[in-house]
Amino acid sequence: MNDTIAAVAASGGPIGIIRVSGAQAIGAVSAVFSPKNGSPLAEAASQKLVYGTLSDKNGHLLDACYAVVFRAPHTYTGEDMAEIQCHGSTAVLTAALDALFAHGVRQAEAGEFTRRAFLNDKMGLSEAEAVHDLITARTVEAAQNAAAQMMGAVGSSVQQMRDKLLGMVAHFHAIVDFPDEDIDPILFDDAAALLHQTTSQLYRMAESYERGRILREGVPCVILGRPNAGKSTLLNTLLGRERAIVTDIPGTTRDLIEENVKVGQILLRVTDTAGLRDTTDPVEQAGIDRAMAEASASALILAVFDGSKAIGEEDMLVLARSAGHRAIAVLNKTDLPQQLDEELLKKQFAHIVHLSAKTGEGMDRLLSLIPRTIGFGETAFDGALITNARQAAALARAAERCEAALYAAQCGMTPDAVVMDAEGAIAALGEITGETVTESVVTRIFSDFCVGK
Ligand SMILES: Nc1nc2c(c(=O)[nH]1)N(C=O)[C@@H](CNc1ccc(C(=O)N[C@@H](CCC(=O)O)C(=O)O)cc1)CN2
Ligand SMILES: Nc1nc2c(ncn2[C@@H]2O[C@H](COP(=O)(O)OP(=O)(O)OP(=O)(O)O)[C@@H](O)[C@H]2O)c(=O)[nH]1
Ligand SMILES: [Mg+2]
Repeated sequence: MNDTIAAVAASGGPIGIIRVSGAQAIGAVSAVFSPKNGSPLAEAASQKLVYGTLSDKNGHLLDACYAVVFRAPHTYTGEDMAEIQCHGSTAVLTAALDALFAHGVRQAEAGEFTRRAFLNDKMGLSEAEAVHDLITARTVEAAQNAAAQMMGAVGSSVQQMRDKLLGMVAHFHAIVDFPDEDIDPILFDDAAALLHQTTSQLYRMAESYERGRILREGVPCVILGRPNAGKSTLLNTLLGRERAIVTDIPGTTRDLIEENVKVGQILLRVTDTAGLRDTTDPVEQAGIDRAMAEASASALILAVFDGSKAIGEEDMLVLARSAGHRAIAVLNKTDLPQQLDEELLKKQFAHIVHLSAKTGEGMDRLLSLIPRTIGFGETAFDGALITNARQAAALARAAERCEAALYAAQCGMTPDAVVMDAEGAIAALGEITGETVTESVVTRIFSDFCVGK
């Protein structure tokens, strides 16, 4: 735990960063970095960039760059830290790391800096998990939600609920310890009120994960339809560029074409697919098999129909595949004379969008329908949406135990019954803040992080 760790924290750009944490951090970086101003880096002020030269493990010049020291305890990890901010090539960064390794520093493991920050009480577990979300955020909305959680949006409300439950349990313990005294009925009433309010807040938070997951991961969405229906044209129009090949030859698309597109506040992970039909061409069949499998894995199907043609056998494959799935019917080619009998589609689809993928007419309605269809209306990204499966599961468990405690309190059961369930809820909440989490869970959480974080 107290050894000194180092890792590349930024690379691949013009500037690279090596961060170092632990008792030897400042000494090790001082040993490989000579400030131009002549006074040793080890004596520099905390958080102030110092310009100088960086040497490799043989003392040869490697870079002219910055270094900075951060003195404990007011640092990210709570330990002494230092950084080298040098040029970003792998060559420079690797040689600089090697130089540090020659001074008693070892390579950091994935998430080890943030793990230390957690173990040194610099942040709670939900805040640490939000750091990871922020690094991997794919939309600005996801980043904003993660930033708010990194600043304690989840942790502090969970902490508050946990503290109130702890206070309540302490009261009940007092009674359990003095069984001869009469129990004040007000105590049960107060407990019931608290448990009622906490239960509904916990269920609300747990249920927000459904939308939070969409915020973090985006929505897998597949475009299905008969050959030539205009699927690839739709993909291109969604993206605003000619990504997929479009021709008037049925069977143009074979492989899956996956792209991301922002629709409203969400990331749509769209896949264009081979047109569905009976075929003897083994290559085309392989594409159709992939399209079918992709449909199973998607959260939304855009079922594209060619409005200029009557419904045919090939469309039946699309209807069958979309049945029971969250889907929007796209009646395409509205710029051409219409032949398709819409009544057939109305039986199966709650939403039918008239579209010309070619001209873009109707696109606005499709775009506004997509978030609503997947149950993601306008939302604030203030950290209230739970984006983490582990937290959601712990919240749901806490909610159930809290509800059981509420039932016990309302039925006037023995105080022990209330206490037992409330303590279960308290433990579940502690898993979110990190107060009652097992070492193996902590290890798993941080091993998902990148090296250097
Ligand atoms: N160069 C660089 N950029 C970086 C980081 C870094 O480590 N290095 N970060 C790393 O993740 C992020 C910034 N996060 C940080 C969070 C806390 C502290 C910190 O020192 N906290 C002290 C208080 C410092 C003060 O008040 O001035 C503390 O909590 O006690 C530093 C960075 C993003 N940018
Ligand atoms: N008039 C008109 N033509 C369209 C429209 N959308 C697509 N097309 C035309 O329909 C033909 C097929 O379009 P694609 O987008 O390649 O159709 P697809 O569904 O991807 O076809 P496959 O890849 O073969 O399954 C092309 O000639 C397109 O220009 C539309 O809205 N209006
Ligand atoms: Mg196509």
